[in-house]
Amino acid sequence: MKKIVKNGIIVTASDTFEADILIEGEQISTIGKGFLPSEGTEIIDADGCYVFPGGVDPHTHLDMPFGGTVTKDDFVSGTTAAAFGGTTTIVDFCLTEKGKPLKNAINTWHNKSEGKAAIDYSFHLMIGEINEDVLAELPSMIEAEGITSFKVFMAYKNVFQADDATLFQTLIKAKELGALVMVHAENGDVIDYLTKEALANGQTDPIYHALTRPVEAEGEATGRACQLTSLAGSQLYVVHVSCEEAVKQIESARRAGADIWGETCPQYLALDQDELRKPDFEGAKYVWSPPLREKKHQDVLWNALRTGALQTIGSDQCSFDFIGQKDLGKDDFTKIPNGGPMIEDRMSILYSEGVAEGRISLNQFVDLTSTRAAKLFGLYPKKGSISIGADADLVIFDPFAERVISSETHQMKVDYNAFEGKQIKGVVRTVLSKGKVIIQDNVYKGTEGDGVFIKRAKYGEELRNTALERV
Ligand SMILES: NC(=O)NCCC(=O)O
Ligand SMILES: [Zn+2]
Ligand SMILES: [Zn+2]
Repeated sequence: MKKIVKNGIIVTASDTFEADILIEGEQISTIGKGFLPSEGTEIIDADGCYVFPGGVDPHTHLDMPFGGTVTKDDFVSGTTAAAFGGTTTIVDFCLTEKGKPLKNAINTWHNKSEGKAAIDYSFHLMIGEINEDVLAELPSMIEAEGITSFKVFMAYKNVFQADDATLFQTLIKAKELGALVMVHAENGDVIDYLTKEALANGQTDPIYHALTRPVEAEGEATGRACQLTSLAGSQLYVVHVSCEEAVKQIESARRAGADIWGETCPQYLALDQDELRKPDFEGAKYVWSPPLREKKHQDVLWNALRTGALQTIGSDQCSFDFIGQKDLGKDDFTKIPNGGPMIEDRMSILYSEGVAEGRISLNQFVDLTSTRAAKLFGLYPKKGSISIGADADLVIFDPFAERVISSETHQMKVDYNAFEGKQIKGVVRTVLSKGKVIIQDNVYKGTEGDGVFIKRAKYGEELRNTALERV
């Protein structure tokens, strides 16, 4: 079945132009003007709208056990919500357990996701330790499983935290195998000391989550990860950068020629630390790690996105209900499950606060929310691109319409939205995933299991649809 997306303004990471898109099956077959539709061709009118490549969210935690509970949104609700927001591919974090084969973890994540997702997905693999067994298994993660990014936590002491030797060896191995190493960069030991001290002083409210995770702890860990990357001659991606201290480290490492990339998230761009001071334990809704920062850091992050010091926007989707999950930490902020819902509004916040407010250009918006992540994580040009042979993952976006964010209307299962009541400029009209309309005017038209697991290319390599490879 053929489809033509007509009359829209196509926006890619580099260009903005008026053209129509011919879709044959799951892929874009031609981009141009004046197509004569053959009988049965479906016309999708994008008049007055932008046409973006579907969003690529490089940072999600769906159906993930954490903090004594499990994230509220799973691969059904999480990927459906992502689609409503214009995201058509996610890369989720697969947690591993020390002493157990990596393959077990991969199987667990396949069982959580197979047949459930609304959009295509892949996994990053957490590395918690390096030993003979892990080293022996890593090549098959790349070659057989198509998992070409490894994640090391420098925080969450006694839970996920790995030591510097583990990070360094992961960097060396990743360089050899063609993988990108990701870090959660906060100094977990310092945070552990500060949290124990706060609790001993009776400081149990949500705001102490932020006050015990200072910017210096993020800046130090980011700098350390950058130095270890340079020493290993490897490549690094710093997730959820929240503050000036971390941006400076990434910027200076990049200026020195290091292969280092940085991501920030909508929450750090548009919310600040005062949210954690809300009464009646409401502050718990805003507990992320790294924490929300003082407002002045928002300008630094926007500048970093505009100037290229940071290159991607992840949602860090990790949702927990306010009632029944966040309240595990009612008397002790260290027991509040860390994270929040963001998969659905990631692109909306970036468009409304970024493009509509004149902070970033339209093309930068596409690069930040889609194309760059696709390139870094071995999905491009199958994903993140409007080009011949790419998957027909498209978002038809009305820049003049407005909407209000609310947990009453959002698609995520979680019982609150961190942006409750926020007026947003720009509305997703239609979303196509692999040529199929899955969202039309806020109605889900897809089917559970439309989304499949994507084996990704190695770091620095491209992923093309096989039909094009044959040409
Ligand atoms: N960020 C956060 O608070 N929760 C999700 C887990 C992580 O990314 O550290
Ligand atoms: Zn993290
Ligand atoms: Zn995360």
